[in-house]
Amino acid sequence: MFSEAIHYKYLFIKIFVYFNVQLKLYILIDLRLHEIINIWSLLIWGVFTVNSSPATPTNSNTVLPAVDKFWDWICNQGVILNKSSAVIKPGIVPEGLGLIAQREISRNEVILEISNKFWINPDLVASSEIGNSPWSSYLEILPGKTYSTIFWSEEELSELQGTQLLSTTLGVKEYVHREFLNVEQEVILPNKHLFPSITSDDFFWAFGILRSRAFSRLRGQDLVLVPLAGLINHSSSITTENAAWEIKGGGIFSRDVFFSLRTPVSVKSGEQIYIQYDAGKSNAELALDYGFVDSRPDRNAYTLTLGISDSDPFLGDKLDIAESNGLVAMLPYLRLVALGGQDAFLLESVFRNAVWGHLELPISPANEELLCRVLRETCKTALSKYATTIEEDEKLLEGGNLSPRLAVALGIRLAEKKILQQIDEVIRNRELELDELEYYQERRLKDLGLVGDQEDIIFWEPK
Ligand SMILES: C[S@@+](CC[C@H](N)C(=O)[O-])C[C@H]1O[C@@H](n2cnc3c(N)ncnc32)[C@H](O)[C@@H]1O
Repeated sequence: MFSEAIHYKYLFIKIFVYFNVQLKLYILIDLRLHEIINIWSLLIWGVFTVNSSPATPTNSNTVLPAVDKFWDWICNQGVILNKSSAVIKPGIVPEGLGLIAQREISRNEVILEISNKFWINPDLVASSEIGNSPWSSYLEILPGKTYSTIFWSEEELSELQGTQLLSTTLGVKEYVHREFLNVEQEVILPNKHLFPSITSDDFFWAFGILRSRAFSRLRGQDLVLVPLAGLINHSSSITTENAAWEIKGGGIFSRDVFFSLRTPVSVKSGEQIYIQYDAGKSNAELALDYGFVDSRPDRNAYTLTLGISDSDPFLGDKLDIAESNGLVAMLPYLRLVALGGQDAFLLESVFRNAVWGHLELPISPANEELLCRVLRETCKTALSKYATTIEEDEKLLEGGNLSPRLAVALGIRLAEKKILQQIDEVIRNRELELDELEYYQERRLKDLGLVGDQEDIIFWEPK
């Protein structure tokens, strides 16, 4: 019975992988490759260990005792070695719970170090019993819902009409629901005695908690929840790019590994400590994972997906070239996609090693013109899908008094539209310069020394 329980819990962890393979053929207009989303829904374990769906703490009267209990657990278990000299303490803040400085802390000072004995990771889940857990006081302070767009109502989601965030959110919801149905069929229903009351809502809760609280890419780990450290909130005023946390230890003489968190700026006693969450995440990703957006404009992004048509006679060659060049640069890729007619000779195998280099510069007027037209049409189509205009959104913003979710929706849709408009403008200007650009044939003639000083082509008269 015991080993059976472990087996099924492990299965849960294994089953929840969200892997966006399509990303391979995505070209990002801001040239920032978005992280492939790889989610292990480890925390479904939390649903079992607290033995019921978690309650949503709504006011400080209900939250405070739970936070006090959690803090006692942290100190009694030795998660923090010395309670009286602790640099931080959990507290209630505008973002929910957060970490409060207990004394003045200087920039880059370590505020906590937590041994891997206290991390919640797949190993811990696999080796623990379903039911009561030493971690239950941590699980009890987790909110019953996160602010992620996956928990928005239909009416709230309608504010995201036309946005990429809306399609991502619906895709993720569908994915989580489908996974739940699989797990329900394969694990929950055949083992009702172990999992009497796991619902789709519980599953979504686990997914939302992991997306908003797990640290990823820890050394040798997939996703890990670190009690206490997971209470740190984000601030857009923290601009340092360096990660505020690192893994220490695990050397020859010590098997213990620590999660170490620093404050990126100095903090006065009683103030909240903030970090910057993953600088590589766009605002849409922040909204999906955490339910807020950052005011910094470099968080705004739009992903243009320009694939190679199935009916393209050069599909195989183009895919081959694109894949072997990693797809990081946008213009060479677009020139490749648009390659055809008289330029198709560049796809021949003798050019295979050099073709990417050629694609970095304009190939021919026809190729460059097609590329511009496709990009502008893509922008126009995308812009026509939003329910509101930039001006209408700006007016709403000026009016203020927005609910937090409407503010997120407005921030996302306004930024997406502005990016699309900017791309369209840049390409329109490029279209005006097409006659002045230098193309492949001219470069080739120059390389061969066949162009004179006045840019005139030199012909030899055969003797
Ligand atoms: C890692 S948890 C931090 C602890 C969290 N405040 C709590 O009460 O459990 C991340 C969540 O905190 C909240 N949060 C963090 N930074 C925020 C910010 N700058 N604005 C709004 N909410 C924030 C969001 O709900 C986010 O999903």
